[in-house]
Amino acid sequence: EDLKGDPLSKDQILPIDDRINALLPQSKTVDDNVRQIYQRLTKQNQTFNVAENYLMLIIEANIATADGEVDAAISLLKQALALDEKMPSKQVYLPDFSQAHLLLSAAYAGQERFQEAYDAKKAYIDKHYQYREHLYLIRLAKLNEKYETDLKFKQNELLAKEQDVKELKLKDVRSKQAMQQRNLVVLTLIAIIFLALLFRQLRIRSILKHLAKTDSLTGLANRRTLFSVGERLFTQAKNNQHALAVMLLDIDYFKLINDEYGHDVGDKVIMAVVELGRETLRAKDTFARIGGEEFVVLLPYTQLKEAKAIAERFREKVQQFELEQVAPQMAERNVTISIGVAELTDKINDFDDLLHQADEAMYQAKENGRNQVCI
Ligand SMILES: Nc1nc2c(ncn2[C@@H]2O[C@H](COP(=O)(O)OP(=O)(O)OP(=O)(O)O)[C@@H](O)[C@H]2O)c(=O)[nH]1
Repeated sequence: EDLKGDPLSKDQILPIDDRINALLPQSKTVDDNVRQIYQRLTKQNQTFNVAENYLMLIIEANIATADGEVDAAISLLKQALALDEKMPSKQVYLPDFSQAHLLLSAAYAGQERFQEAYDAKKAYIDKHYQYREHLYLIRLAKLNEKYETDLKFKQNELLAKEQDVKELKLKDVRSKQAMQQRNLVVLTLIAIIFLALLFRQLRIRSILKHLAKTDSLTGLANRRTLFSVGERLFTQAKNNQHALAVMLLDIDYFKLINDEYGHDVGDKVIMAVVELGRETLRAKDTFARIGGEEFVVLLPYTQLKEAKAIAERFREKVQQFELEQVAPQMAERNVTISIGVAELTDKINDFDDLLHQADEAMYQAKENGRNQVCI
């Protein structure tokens, strides 16, 4: 079997007829059956190949030996061995064929031709040794082939595994990148939301701050802001010997407007007066609402004379204002204001004092018939 698939030789093993293969071992003990089969097979001699003829000669030698014709047997075995040259080289090593030497050796030994028996045995051993060596090489070659195949298979498996590992690593890197991007998006969103909330909070705080400082109807500074700004300006003016004037003004007969036209119209009149004040006053002045229709103006770096002139302009503007713009039903009416003006002097000790002075002047204006400026 090993020789059939011999990768070391290109020679083909010659096929052997099954009947010859079966008869060869039987011919060791010759009986009638062996003889009959042998006789039948000799009739087909022409069709046998060299290997089949080889074995037929061995079988015939066995029959001759059984018949006591040792010389004939020796001659037949020599004929068989002479066919070695025509045989595929590896096939002659096969035990079926090499046994011709053993049989020959036994025949010589029977005739006490020991040297020839020895030579024949030696030839057998040499052939058998070559046969074993050849088999060994064949098995080695097959093992090598199997090893190479296994190695290739394992290498392929390894490559496939490496590819898998690479793909897994790539997947891992991709999923990490995706996760990082997701985290970045989430963090950015959180930061945006946080900043939006912060800005909203800051805006609300600034609105609340503004509301806390201002009057809701007119948007002017409220009483609290007036006092805080007023006290600061007062201290600065006092310390630095700057001029500081204060105006306190009140809308005349405002109750009548409210009673006659309603509170809403009254509010509109208040806003109209405030607007006229804004037009008249300077950027550095602080205009505040301290009561329903009562206002205070702080005029820094302003002497009494200049303050009175400004108050006068304000009063005139209010007097000339056409109330029709506020409410059509007031077309025939007009509104006036009374203003008291005071300035910081050595006798005045605090902001309350200064305000009180302006209040007294305003009271004087009311007393004098309203729609006028008093100092
Ligand atoms: N429409 C409106 N009226 C207010 C507001 N605050 C106070 N008032 C009203 O303003 C009026 C003030 O009237 P008084 O203080 O008696 O004085 P007056 O009628 O203006 O008369 P004189 O000041 O003496 O000229 C009252 O009727 C208050 O109800 C407000 O915010 N809006």
